[in-house]
Amino acid sequence: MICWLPLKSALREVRLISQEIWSDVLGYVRKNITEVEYHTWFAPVKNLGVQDGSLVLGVRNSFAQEWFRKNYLKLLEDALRSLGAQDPQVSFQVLPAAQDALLLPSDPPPPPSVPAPRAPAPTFTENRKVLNPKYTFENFVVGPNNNLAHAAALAVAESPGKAYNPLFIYGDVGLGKTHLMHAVGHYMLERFPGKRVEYVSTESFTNDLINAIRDDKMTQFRNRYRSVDLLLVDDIQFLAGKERTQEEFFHTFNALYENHKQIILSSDRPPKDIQTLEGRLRSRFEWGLITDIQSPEYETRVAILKMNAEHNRIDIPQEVLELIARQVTSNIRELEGALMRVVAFSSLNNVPFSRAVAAKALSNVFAPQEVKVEMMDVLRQVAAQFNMPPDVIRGSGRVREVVQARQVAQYLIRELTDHSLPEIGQFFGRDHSTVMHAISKVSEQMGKDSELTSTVDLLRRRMKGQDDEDSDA
Ligand SMILES: Nc1ncnc2c1ncn2[C@@H]1O[C@H](COP(=O)(O)OP(=O)(O)OP(=O)(O)O)[C@@H](O)[C@H]1O
Repeated sequence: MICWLPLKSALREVRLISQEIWSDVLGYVRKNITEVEYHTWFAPVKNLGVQDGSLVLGVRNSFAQEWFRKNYLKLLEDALRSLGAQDPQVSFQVLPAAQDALLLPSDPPPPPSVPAPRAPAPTFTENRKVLNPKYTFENFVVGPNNNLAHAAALAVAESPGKAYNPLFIYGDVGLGKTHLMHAVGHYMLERFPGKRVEYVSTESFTNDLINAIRDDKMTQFRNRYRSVDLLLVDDIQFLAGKERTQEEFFHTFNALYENHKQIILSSDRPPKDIQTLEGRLRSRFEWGLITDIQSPEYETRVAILKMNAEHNRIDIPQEVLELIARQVTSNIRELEGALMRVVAFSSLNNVPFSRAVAAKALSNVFAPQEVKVEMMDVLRQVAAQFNMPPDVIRGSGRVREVVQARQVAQYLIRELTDHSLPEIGQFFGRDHSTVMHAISKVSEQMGKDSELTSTVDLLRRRMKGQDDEDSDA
């Protein structure tokens, strides 16, 4: 019988396992089965996210569900293990849209010889226009690394065709160039819904041109690109060496410019460094404003992670975000990927967020980092374990459970950090003799109370990132 998990709640957690993790799982799977098997079985699978530590995959029908359980469960578990899941769990769910699929559980498997057809190459009528809804000004964190580009984009959005034309934004990969371009597009469409905004990568522009020449549709091509109010062209450095595309782009540029239509270009380098770019194009690119985006500094990285976590409704402690921000320094796309990796890791292993968990989740991808335990880490973990808010533990309450949690926290802080007794005392608003008393009290109780001993052990392992040995986690 098919077990229908509440799809809505599964979908709510979709964000918890990023596409990046799912792509890694697929990458692993692909290396271990034939291409035909891969296309037949894995290409149609939907990643529904993580629920209660289990990766939920949507399959087309009950037959596929059975087939996966029998044939691919172990492979998927191995894939997750290779990504750091200690006790990987995978479940399969039949997608409602395929509920009435014709295959019955007793049907033979579909012939494995036909790989899924590749999607046809997009034509110039359908391959863009879609702005990423996430790439708005509201979702853009402004820092010293990007404030000029941001201000210029905002000025252009407010007075298109007038402020700076063209606006040329350059910077390394994954630093927000595309985001800013789309933000201008959204802004303009919100204020003037009738305006035409086109976003296109240079590669798509080139392909459109090739298709238009091949299909004898140059007039449509020109009408399309020359009738827009805002043209956003990404990765313009790829014009280098493409003479015919440069020629066509030159005319597109002129037509728009003369009609006071706004053009925004992005590139990984300034116009002067784009080799084999015709002089007349280069000089046009320099007519407006050239602005760059640099790698974000630490505070901006933390702010970006915080915003991302809030958007995805992930409740993750600040110190974990700080650890990620220290680990990933140059590229915001990677920074976002790292956050999702940590979220997926803790959800797959069913362990609460901590700096140690985050360091472990990232250790496969980034150089491992020595995690220094902080007092706040210990307090949070103790609070989670004793099921009470950190502030209560630090407060003045004298209820027995609270006092015990407080003493355990002080005991572990003394053991796992370099802080002195007065410093620990200060953290708890008490003096050093209280901390000394707490430490000897916990040591003494541990001799008699095995439950307390195993709780302290468990917390100690978590702090040190050794929770894989922890069977109760
Ligand atoms: N300042 C920022 N605030 C919030 N998110 C940002 C910021 N800058 C970049 N991002 C996010 O980082 C990711 C990468 O950004 P984007 O795709 O715009 O980079 P890019 O510079 O265009 O990279 P590429 O050169 O590879 O195309 C996106 O998810 C984007 O939303």
